Amino acid sequence: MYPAVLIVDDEITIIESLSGILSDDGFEVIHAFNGYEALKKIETESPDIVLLDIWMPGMDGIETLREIKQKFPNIPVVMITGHGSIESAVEATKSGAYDFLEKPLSIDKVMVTINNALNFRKLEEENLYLRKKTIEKNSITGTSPAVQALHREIMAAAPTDAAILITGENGTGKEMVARTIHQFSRRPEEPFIIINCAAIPEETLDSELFGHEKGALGHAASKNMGKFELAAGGTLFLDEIGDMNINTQAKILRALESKTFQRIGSSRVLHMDVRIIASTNKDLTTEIEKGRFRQELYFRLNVIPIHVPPLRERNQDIPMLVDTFLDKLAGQSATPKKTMSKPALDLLVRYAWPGNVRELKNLMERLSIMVQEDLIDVTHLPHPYHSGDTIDAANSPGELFAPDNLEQARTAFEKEYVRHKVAQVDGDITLAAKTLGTSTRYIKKKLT
Ligand SMILES: Nc1ncnc2c1ncn2[C@@H]1O[C@H](COP(=O)(O)OP(=O)(O)OP(=O)(O)O)[C@@H](O)[C@H]1O
Repeated sequence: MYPAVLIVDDEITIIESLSGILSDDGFEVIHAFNGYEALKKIETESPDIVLLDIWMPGMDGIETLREIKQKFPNIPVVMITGHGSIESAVEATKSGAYDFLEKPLSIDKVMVTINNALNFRKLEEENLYLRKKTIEKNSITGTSPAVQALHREIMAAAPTDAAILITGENGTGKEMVARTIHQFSRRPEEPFIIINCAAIPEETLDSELFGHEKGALGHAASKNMGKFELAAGGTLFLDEIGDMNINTQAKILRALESKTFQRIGSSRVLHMDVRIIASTNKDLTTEIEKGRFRQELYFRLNVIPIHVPPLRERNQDIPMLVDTFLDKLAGQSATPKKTMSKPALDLLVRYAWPGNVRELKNLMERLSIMVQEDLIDVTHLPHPYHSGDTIDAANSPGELFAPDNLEQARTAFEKEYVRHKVAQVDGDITLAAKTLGTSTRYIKKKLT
């Protein structure tokens, strides 16, 4: 198919001469004598590019350009201007014109400009396609009503600038949801910055968030930008906000209320321009009651609440997730894709998944390495997955006595013990780690 060019000019001689040249070069040519007609033709004939005269009676070129850009933002528009009318050319560029051609028109320049504009549009379309693919690849997948509802919530919240609080157990996909929101926000090209409030020591969290000047805190060797500054224009994701110390919470609240902040050691007031998304696996209302979380901050963050359901409440998505993970793993290792037998899949669907999607993903990684056959069957499933439920150590002593040596028995017991404790606190890994006096890393390792 030949590209279609719409020529908009009130001078018939220009239309005729341009039409002749462009038709000879294989373009399909459409024309319009004024802005109104041009808008109608764009709607009915969808040209690939518009050549638009800047001086026209009635709706002039600039006005027409603005209307076109508002209604059809993806069509490149090249303005045709009188000789030396730099001011209008500048105005046209500001209003979204791709380029401009000066009268008298040079055939070579017309052809080069049109081809450049069409190539540019093609690249833009390719970019858009790739971005859409990336978003799809990194979006939370699932056909269950729970995930479908989650999608609707994400799409409604994304284009606003309102703060969002994402809640859900560990490993449910909260970070993935935050990234998807950013991708569909009005600022997808801007930075997406994560700060893990649980992983950063209390003493350095302020400086991580707000930055510091050289010499601040008595030892800083150089100036450092904080996450608020790094995220400027984009999104700041405050992961595990429920674990943030109460004093830092007060500082964040102040910054969010005043929309300003200062680097530590500086008196300069910086303007804050970030969209805030926070996440937690804790019930913040309980944390507020216990005096561990500031109510005002909760209200600030919880403008749009989004809950990511645990995997056991959307277990119909498990077969699709298994397939997605096995597909990705095969791609990564350039090996044939493994599949899961129906009985094995049934067991996984019935399992309680205290570690949620992360646990499922890790299990798939493990199976794709350990299993030599192309079909993963029940016998390949490690303990406790082949029993189809969260194993309660007290109810299955036989399994725990199975190992023949003490080391294996100890490992098996430790795994079951951790699993049991995590299940008791509804999959809250941070809480389980605290209760057991260990790290979340250790717990996550035991869950895989
Ligand atoms: N629907 C999904 N499809 C594919 N992968 C997923 C999906 N949901 C989660 N994952 C994967 O599971 C893992 C855990 O997800 P993520 O880190 O977003 O969870 P989280 O709720 O933020 O966890 P935590 O609370 O522990 O930080 C990631 O590797 C993510 O890519």
